[in-house]
Amino acid sequence: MGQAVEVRELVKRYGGTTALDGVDLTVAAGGVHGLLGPNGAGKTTLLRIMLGLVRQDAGELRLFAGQPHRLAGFVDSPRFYPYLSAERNLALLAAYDGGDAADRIDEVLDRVGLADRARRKVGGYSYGMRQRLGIAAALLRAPDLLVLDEPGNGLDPAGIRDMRQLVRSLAAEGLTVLLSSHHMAEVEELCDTVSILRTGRVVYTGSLAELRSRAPDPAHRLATSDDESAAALAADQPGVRVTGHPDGGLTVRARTAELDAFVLALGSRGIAVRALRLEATSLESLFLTLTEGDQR
Ligand SMILES: Nc1ncnc2c1ncn2[C@@H]1O[C@H](COP(=O)(O)OP(=O)(O)OP(=O)(O)O)[C@@H](O)[C@H]1O
Repeated sequence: MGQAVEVRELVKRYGGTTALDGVDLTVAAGGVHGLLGPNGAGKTTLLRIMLGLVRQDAGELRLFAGQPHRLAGFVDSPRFYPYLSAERNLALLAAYDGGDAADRIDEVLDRVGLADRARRKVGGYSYGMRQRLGIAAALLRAPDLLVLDEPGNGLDPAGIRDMRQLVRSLAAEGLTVLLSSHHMAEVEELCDTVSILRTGRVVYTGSLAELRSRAPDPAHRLATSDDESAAALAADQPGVRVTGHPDGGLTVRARTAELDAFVLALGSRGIAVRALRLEATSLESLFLTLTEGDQR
C-alpha cells in the first residue's frame, strides 16, 4: 500500500507563535489515521496546510506520492447558507467544483443519513446534521483523502456513534481518513494509526497496537475502609502500584488480573472496597504522559 500523506520537517509560525515545529509523519493509504493532541498542539494548523488554506514556512507535504488524487474535508465547523436547503447548498458547491459532482448529490445525502431532510433549510439543522452535511459536501468530490477536524466535537452520544460508523464505513470502502481529536478514547475506537502532537512536534506516530505496548497500566481510584492497610498490602502484590490520590483515597495502577487479585486480597484481610473506578485507560495515561507540561 502506498503513502497517502508524507510530511517532512513542516514548520508554521504565526508571528511569535510556532504552531508547527518540524513535523514529520507518514499516513499509509487506506484506513483511519488520528491526529491527537491537546488544545494548541498544532492539529488544525497541520490540517489547514493540507487543505491548502494556509502555507507552511518550511518543510514539505506530499500527498499520494505526487500522483493525481482528490482531497476534501473541512476545518472548524462547515458553513452553509442557512436559508437554502441541504440539496441547494450541495448543488451550489457542485456547480463550483464542476465535473460530475452534481450527479452525486442524492447519493452523498443518503450516505450521511440526510436524504429524508434534504429539502429542509439548513438553518433549522442541528449541529450534528450540519457536521454530516459537511461530510456530504466533502464526499461530493469523491475524495481519496478525507480530512476532518475534530468531527466528534459538539455532538451528543448518538451523533458521535453515527459519525464513527460513517467514518468507519467510508474507510472500509478504501477512502483514507485523517481526523484530529483531543480524545484518546475516540482515537482508540476509530483509528488504525495515530500521530500524537505536542506543542507543534510529533511525539508518537505509528499503530495503536505499538502504542498500547508502550502504555503504562490503567489508573483506578480506590476507596476502602482502611486505606493505610490497603496501601501496605499493595506493596506485596505483584503488578500493583499504589499511591495517594490527590483528592483522597488511593490511586491503583494495575492490569485487570493483578487488580482482581489485589481486590480479593483486600477482602480476605477484612478491608472493604467502598469504591473502585477507572480513572484513565492505559492509552489515556500514556497520552497524558506524552503531552503533559503543555503550557500553550
Ligand atoms: N491564525 C492564527 N493566528 C495566530 N496564532 C494561531 C493561529 N492559528 C493557530 N494559532 C496558534 O498556533 C498554535 C496551534 O494552534 P492549532 O489551532 O493548530 O492547535 P490545535 O491542536 O488544533 O488546537 P485546538 O484543539 O485548540 O484547535 C496555538 O498556539 C494557536 O494559538
